[in-house]
Amino acid sequence: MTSYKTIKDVAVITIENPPVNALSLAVREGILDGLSRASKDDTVCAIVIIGGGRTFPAGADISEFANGKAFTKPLPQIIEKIESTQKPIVCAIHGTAFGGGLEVALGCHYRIASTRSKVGLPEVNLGILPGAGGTQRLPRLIGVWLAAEMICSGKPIEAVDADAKGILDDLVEISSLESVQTEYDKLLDAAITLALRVKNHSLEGKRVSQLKVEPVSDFFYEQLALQISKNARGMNAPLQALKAVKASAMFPFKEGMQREQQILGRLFVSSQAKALQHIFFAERQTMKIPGIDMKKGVPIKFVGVIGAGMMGSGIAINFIKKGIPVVLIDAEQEFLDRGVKAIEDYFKGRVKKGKTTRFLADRSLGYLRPSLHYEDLSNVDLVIEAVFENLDVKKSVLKHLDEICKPQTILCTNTSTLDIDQIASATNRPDRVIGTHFFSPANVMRLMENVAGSKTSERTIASVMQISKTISKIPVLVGNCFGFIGNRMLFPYNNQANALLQEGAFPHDVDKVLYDFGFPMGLFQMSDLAGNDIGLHIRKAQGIVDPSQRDPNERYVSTTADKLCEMKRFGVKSSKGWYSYAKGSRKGRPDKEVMDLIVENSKAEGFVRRNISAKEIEERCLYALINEGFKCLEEGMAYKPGDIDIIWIYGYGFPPQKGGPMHYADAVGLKKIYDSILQYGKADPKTSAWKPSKLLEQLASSGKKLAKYWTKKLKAQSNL
Ligand SMILES: CC/C=C/CC(=O)SCCNC(=O)CCNC(=O)[C@H](O)C(C)(C)COP(=O)(O)OP(=O)(O)OC[C@H]1O[C@@H](n2cnc3c(N)ncnc32)[C@H](O)[C@@H]1OP(=O)(O)O
Repeated sequence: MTSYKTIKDVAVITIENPPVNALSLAVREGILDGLSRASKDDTVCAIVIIGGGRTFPAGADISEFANGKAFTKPLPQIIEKIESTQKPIVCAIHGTAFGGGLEVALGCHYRIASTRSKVGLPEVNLGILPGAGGTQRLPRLIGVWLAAEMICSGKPIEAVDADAKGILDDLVEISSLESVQTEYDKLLDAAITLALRVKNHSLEGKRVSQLKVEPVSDFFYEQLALQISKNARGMNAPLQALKAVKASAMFPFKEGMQREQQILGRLFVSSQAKALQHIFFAERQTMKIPGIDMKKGVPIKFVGVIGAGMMGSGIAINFIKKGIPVVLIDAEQEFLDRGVKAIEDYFKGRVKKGKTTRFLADRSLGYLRPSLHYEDLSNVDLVIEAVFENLDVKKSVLKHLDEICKPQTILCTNTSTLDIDQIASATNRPDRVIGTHFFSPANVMRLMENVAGSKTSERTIASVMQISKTISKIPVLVGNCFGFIGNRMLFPYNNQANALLQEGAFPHDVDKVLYDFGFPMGLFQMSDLAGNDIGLHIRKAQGIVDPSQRDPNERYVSTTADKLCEMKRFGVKSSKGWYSYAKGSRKGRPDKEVMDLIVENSKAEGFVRRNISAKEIEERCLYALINEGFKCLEEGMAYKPGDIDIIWIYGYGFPPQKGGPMHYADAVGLKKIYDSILQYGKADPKTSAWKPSKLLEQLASSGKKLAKYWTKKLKAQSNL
């Protein structure tokens, strides 16, 4: 896990724990061993610590948090040992020196870094704080103000910025074209040169823990706390981290460390830390699908997009940003021009905000090839249609593509509800047809539901999952059912919200509960933002808007929603929806006209309105959602509970500190949820959402947790 060598009387400790050199117990032991050898060897005049492969350690080993290994030879002790060593220690950073990695660097006497590297303390994203002295050393090195900002936001910074802030002693210039090996060689060279230069220098002033912290006024802490409460609403760790930073300015180092450790101890066992660490791993597990070998994917170098509307142009942006040429097709010159302009405006905006340079923006735009002719798609490797959400329209587009594109081209359909098998049946290559459900705005939202039809091949799945990663999306493979996973689960959740209106609640009552739970906005606000006509369109496609076509045994909850559309209350875009909006504003106000309509409809539909508690609103919306998630798992439409959690966090704003609906279900207790579902079902037998999932029933009665049960199940499957 570490190697030791001497170069020109400098001991070099190289951390070798690929892929990210996480500071596991074996690495910590290796560092201790290296320090001891170097200290005892009289020929060694200085020490360099460097990461092998692509990076300096990207942090403590997160997998050791759950099994308790993190507490054996804990990192703070190792860093104390590094700092107190009598020979100068130079730390050489490349890649990502995150968390414990940066804390190790702060324990060293000198720090140099490749200009390509990044440093950061992202622990708050895992529900904890930099618990190896980071909250005490960083303020001593760069001041409370800058340190608090880095620690409480968890955002990494570029090496150049870190140098300007005073974290680094020097930068090693590495161009973007140089290989990782060249970067490593140059960095090591520079570190050894620096080590030899300072070998006889006093370490006075080089031990960060001995530096003084300039105190700042309480006003600063109050302002930052306010900002954190707004930007990281509902998250405990950032505010707790701020307390630890404050301690650095109030107490001597040793006492500050004690405060840091006390706060860390509390955060470490918190439900938020468990939830956020679950998400960290779940996000990385989405590419691991039983039976799919991701190496079988074919490279995608040339892409086509059909439809230059908001969705199509957003999709195209993802590819051209990564240097992948895109032919963007629309039937009408006017629509095509509008799409191209939207793309140009997007890049202009990025330049204006300083997020990219004019040069890079122009380079990306150079990859865009607008066209009115399908024939220009003859050579693309993959094409995504983003036309109107209608089965016949999509089938005819795919049929046409099948005739024009080369036989190997993968045909993707960007649908949010339609049947992939039916769309694929319009082609002679159903094995090369797949759903790619982008979320709107497609250039912003990171989630992609990739939908496998019954004939979609392993190669197609692997290719699409990989290209999704290349364009920086979080791809989740899902099965082919109505609404796939995200929208399928949204229906019962949304149904409950509407049912609550019938029974006595108003939109702002439901929305407040969901906002307080941690969603960025409630369901009715979301519907107003997306456009209430979308829901109507889906209900029409389901054939349930016309009362004569409805199943008499299923409760219909959307009468008010339908009427809103009749009244042209489509939402924010028409300044009126569930709420009313001042021109240009997205902040809705409760509207008497809507409230009267809701009361009137309740009466007409035979409901006696009553006061509904926040607890009931929360349970009914969330338990209906969770029950559907269990059904997706038992039907094999979702491959892992974590996949569902990722979809809901990245696609629908489920609060990450609650870990996603399936993690949350385990935290609440499956028996409690199951029993509540039975009760709500008894009171409302005409709502099929209250029919409990068999899997939920089985786990609730056996007292098992979903996460454990599923991990075991997957292990058993992979051993078959
Ligand atoms: C005493 C307590 C103090 C704790 C302080 C800490 O250090 S907490 C940890 C702080 N560090 C982080 O939060 C960094 C987490 N990692 C990342 O942000 C990213 O992994 C990366 C370093 C930017 C690299 O991103 P990239 O996209 O290139 O790779 P992946 O994210 O896919 O990761 C590759 C595999 O490595 C695993 N992994 C990454 N970081 C850690 C880690 N700190 N501990 C354990 N494992 C880690 C990741 O799970 C991937 O594994 P796979 O098995 O390949 O899925």
